[in-house]
Amino acid sequence: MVSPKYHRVEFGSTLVRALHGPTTTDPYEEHMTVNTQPVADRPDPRAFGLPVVEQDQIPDELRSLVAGVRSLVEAVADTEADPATLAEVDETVRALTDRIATGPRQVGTMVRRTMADGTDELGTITNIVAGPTNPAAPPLELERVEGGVQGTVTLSTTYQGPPGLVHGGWIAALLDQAVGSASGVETSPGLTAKLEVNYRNPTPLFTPLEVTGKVVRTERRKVYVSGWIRANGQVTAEAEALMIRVPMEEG
Ligand SMILES: CCCCCCCCCC(=O)SCCNC(=O)CCNC(=O)[C@H](O)C(C)(C)COP(=O)(O)OP(=O)(O)OC[C@H]1O[C@@H](n2cnc3c(N)ncnc32)[C@H](O)[C@@H]1OP(=O)(O)O
Repeated sequence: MVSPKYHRVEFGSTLVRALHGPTTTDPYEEHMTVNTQPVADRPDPRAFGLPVVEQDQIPDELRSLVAGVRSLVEAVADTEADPATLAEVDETVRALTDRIATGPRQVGTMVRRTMADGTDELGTITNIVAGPTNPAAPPLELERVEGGVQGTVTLSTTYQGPPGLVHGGWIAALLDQAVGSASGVETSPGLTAKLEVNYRNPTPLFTPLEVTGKVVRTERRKVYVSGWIRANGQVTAEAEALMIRVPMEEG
């Protein structure tokens, strides 16, 4: 059985089993350890009730729609159109919403993404930072680098906090994703227990942001990870995170 505490997590043991699968071995040795077991070799989350969509099963039409809606959101956020035009567009958008509202996907639906180096990563398909079907996600696509992951993203005014700058909460969200993904690919999936963000310089909108997460050390289920956001080569924010790997079944 998994730790009873994990029943606080939505889907409780189902999520744990989906991420890790049943096992009779304890991977959390008393020494520093890295789990290099590829995601592809892990049990299929479908066996535990969580659907898995392969990234290439997402129709091009849906990817295009997601990008279009993202543009729509940006246009709405910044529009100064006249009220008559706004009313007309509002009506059209509502009609379109009714047309595609086929009922929600199952909460917890996963997508399996293959990084450029061949590393497979499972994440929720609507993940707010990286989910490929979520128009509210920037999205941030991370690739494997030595010790972790890295990706580049450019944010528009829908991520604005102070004038011309990225909202601090979103900076934390980008870093959380990077440290979580780094921990997931370098060890095994877990949850963020602690995330300390140091905002060193303003993070600009409309500028490519390099987002990095790297595992520093692993101690039993604890994974210590560092993260950085850089704009024009300058660190704008850095993070120190503690990820707790989801416990395996004990048998
Ligand atoms: C996979 C694909 C990539 C996806 C990337 C996604 C990135 C996004 C990541 C997130 O946003 S996660 C969502 C935000 N985080 C949460 O919702 C977590 C909420 N907290 C919890 O569910 C639990 O508190 C937690 C899982 C973090 C820990 O609970 P456990 O019951 O599993 O831990 P336990 O009490 O058994 O402690 C295990 C070890 O961790 C340590 N620990 C646990 N929580 C800690 C904490 N908060 N601070 C410091 N140490 C902590 C604890 O002391 C102990 O250390 P030792 O091994 O040395 O004894």
